[in-house]
Amino acid sequence: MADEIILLGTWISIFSTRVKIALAEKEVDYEFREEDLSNKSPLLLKANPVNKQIPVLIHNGKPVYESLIIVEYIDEVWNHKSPLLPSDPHQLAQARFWADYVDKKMYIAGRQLMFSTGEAQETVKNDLIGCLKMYIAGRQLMFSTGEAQETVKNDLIGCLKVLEGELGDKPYFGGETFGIVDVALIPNYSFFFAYEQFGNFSIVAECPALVAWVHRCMEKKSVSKHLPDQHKVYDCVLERKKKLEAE
Ligand SMILES: N[C@@H](CCC(=O)N[C@@H](CSO)C(=O)NCC(=O)O)C(=O)O
Repeated sequence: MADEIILLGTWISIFSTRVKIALAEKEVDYEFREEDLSNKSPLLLKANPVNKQIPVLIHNGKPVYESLIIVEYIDEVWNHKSPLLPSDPHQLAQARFWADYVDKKMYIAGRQLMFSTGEAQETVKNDLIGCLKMYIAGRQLMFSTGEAQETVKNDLIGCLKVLEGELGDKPYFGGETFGIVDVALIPNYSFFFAYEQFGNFSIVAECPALVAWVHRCMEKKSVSKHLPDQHKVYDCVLERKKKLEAE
C-alpha cells in the first residue's frame, strides 16, 4: 500500500519550505495542507500538541515536527537518492551546527519583540540582536525602524558574511552536493527582497558569493519550484507591518 504523506504548513513559512525542498529532492509525493495559524486545524493541534506549530509531516499517521528534524527524518526514510546529511560523523556534526546556526532561537523571540512593550521588549531586543542569527535579524529588520533597524541591518549583514565565510569556495554548504545546511538556509532567500526594501541595502553588494550560491540553488527544480515569490512575501510582510502599526 502506498504511503500516506501529509505536510501541514503555510505558503510563506521558511520552515515549511525546507520540508517541501527535502521531499522534492527525494521525489516523494505528498499532500500539502495550508494551515490558518489564526484558526489551527484539529489535525495540527492533535499532531503537534506541544508547540502547535507548523510544519508537521504526518507519515502513515505518525507525526514528525520541527523542520530540521523533519528533514533528517526524510533523509533517513527515503535514503534511495540525494543524501542530505553527510555520513562522516564529524561532517554530520558540522552540518547540524550550521543548520542550527541559521535559525536558533528565532521565532519565539521575534514574536515577543513584536508583541511585547517597554522593559520586556528592550530585553528581548538585546537578546535578539546578540544572537547574530540571520532569521532573527531578518525579522527585526522588517519590523523595526530607525536606530534599532540600523543595528539589526549590520547584524544581518554580519550573519550573512559569517555564512559566506563558511561557504568559502564550495559550490554548496554540503560541499560538492546540496545538503541539509543548504536546505535550512535557502528558504530565507524568499525574504531577501523584503530585507533589502525595509533595510535599504543590497545583499549582493555585501555578500556576492552568497548570492551566487543562491542562484546555484535556484537552478535546482526542488528549490525554484517551492520558494515563495519574493514580491508576494514582501507584500505580505508590508500588510503585517501596517496591521502592527495600526494596533
Ligand atoms: N523551530 C520550528 C519553527 C516553526 C515555526 O516557527 N512555525 C510557525 C510558522 S512559520 O513562522 C508557527 O507555526 N507559528 C504558529 C504559532 O507559533 O502559534 C521549526 O523549525 O519547525
